[in-house]
This record gives sequence, structure tokens and C-alpha cells, in this order.
Amino acid sequence: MSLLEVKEITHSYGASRSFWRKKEVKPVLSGVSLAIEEGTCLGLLGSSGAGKSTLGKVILGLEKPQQGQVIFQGQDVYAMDAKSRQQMRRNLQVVFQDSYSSVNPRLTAEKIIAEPLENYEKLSAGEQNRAIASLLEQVGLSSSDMKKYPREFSGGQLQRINIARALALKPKMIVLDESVSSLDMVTQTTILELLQDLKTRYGLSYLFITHDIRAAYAISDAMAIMHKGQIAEVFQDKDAVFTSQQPAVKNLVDAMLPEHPRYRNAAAPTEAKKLFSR
Ligand SMILES: Nc1ncnc2c1ncn2[C@@H]1O[C@H](COP(=O)(O)OP(=O)(O)OP(=O)(O)O)[C@@H](O)[C@H]1O
Repeated sequence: MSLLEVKEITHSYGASRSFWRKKEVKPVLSGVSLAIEEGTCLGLLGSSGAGKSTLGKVILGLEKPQQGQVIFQGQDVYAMDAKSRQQMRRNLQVVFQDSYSSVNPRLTAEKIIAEPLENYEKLSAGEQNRAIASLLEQVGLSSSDMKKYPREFSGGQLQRINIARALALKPKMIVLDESVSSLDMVTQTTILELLQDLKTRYGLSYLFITHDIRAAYAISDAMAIMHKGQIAEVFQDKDAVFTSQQPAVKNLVDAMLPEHPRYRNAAAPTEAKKLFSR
């Protein structure tokens, strides 16, 4: 059984239930299915507006789809009782793109990471303090960072704090929605290395949502390509993405390859792969 199964999800925004308040209906997802195995990363790649973030929200239980099912650890996310939903919230975490707006600027790193622990665990003050110190170390920061405020961190360091918060409840899976996209290339690489390391250490699964083929290639085991609200193709072998003959995939991959003509040559996937490898 897969850790996560998304089955035939169809979703539109603006589907009003009231006759009098009819809104324009915007179809965003159409018959989307995919699966993520335990301990693996699925890269969900697609251009802007393809529906990636909406699918992320549907998976997290935040946007109820009109049709289809999300099955996490064998249970339907939209048909589970309150207790199972609470358990799911522990096991399924998220890290968004904008590290600054994901945190309350008035809270210290300690308080930010403490939030899920206070909501879900009943730890003594000492236990909580040790847990936070350990989480900071796991993400490459130090316990001496506990009392600092968000403005005292760089974007990359703050994203490490967001990752520490997501790790606090020892989840099974993290949805990473453009989590490295607003960082510079060097910082991106170090955060991708951290995510890879945490994945191996804790057997984590990731849904890595991105428009950046380089980042997706670096971290993913399998890749799914999304186009206009549909899954164009899923690649269990991520290398196959470069040689796909499926027009939607080919166009998308070509458009996402770097500008330099040397790397735009679709006949040279090896060159492209070298460029994308860490
Ligand atoms: N809350 C909303 N209400 C109405 N339309 C929305 C809402 N959220 C997203 N959309 C629209 O749904 C479509 C898909 O958006 P979504 O954010 O899921 O795509 P995406 O692939 O993640 O793109 P991006 O990388 O630009 O965020 C877009 O046309 C977007 O404008």
C-alpha cells in the first residue's frame, strides 16, 4: 500500500452552492491520480497555474475536492473522524515557499518551533526545551538561535526553522510547496541537501512541488509532470523525463531547461542531467 494515494481528483474554484450567488467556475484539477511510496520523494513539476499548489492543498485536507479521494496511510482524508484527522495532521506536514510570511515575526525561533509541540504533545518545560534544541541542530542551526527573531535570520536559515517546525511531530510526509524557490542557488543547494539527509535519516516521504526542473531532479526519486490541471505523465525513473516523447512533457521540459543553447538541446539529456545533478 502506498503512503499516499490521490485518486481521480477533480476540483474547481468558485463552485458556489447558492443559486443567487453564482460565481464563475474555474476548473483547476481534472482526474488527477498519483501515489507516493514510503521513504520516497515525488517531484510534482509544472508551469505556473498548472494546479500544483491546489493539489497540495487538496492533499493536506485544506481544499475539499468536488470529486475523487485522497488516501493517506490507508484512510480517506475527507471521510475520517476527528481523531484520525488529528493523527493525520501530525503525520502530514507542509513547508511553503515564503519563509518570512510562514512565521509570526513577533515570535522567537523557540516559540515558532514550540507551536506544534504545544498543540500536540504534553512535554515538560525541560523536555520541550531539549526537543527544540535538538530540532534546531537537526536542521543545521544551533540551540543558541532559540531566542532570535525571524528578522535576525537569512531566508535560508528561516526556511530551516520552518523545516524544524514541520519535523517537530515526527511526520511521515512533508508537502514542500516551492520550498526552495525563493532562495539563491547556493542556499537552494544546501537546503536540498538538508532535505535529502532528513529523508534518509527519518524515512520521510516528500511531495516536492516546483516549477524548477533542476531542483526537482536533484531531490526526487520519481517525477510527475502536471499540465493544465492534469497529470501529463509520471516517471518512476526520473531520467526518463528528458527523453519523453509525450508532447505536453516535451514542451514543458524544453521550456524549463536553462536558456543557454548548450543545455536546450533536447538530444543531449546527459548534458542536462549533469547540470541538474548535485
Ligand atoms: N483560491 C483560489 N480561488 C480562485 N482561483 C484560484 C485560487 N487558487 C488558485 N486559483 C487559480 O487556480 C489555478 C491553479 O493555481 P495553482 O496555484 O494551484 O497553480 P500552480 O501550478 O501552483 O501555479 P503557481 O506555481 O503559479 O502557484 C490558477 O489559475 C489560479 O489563479
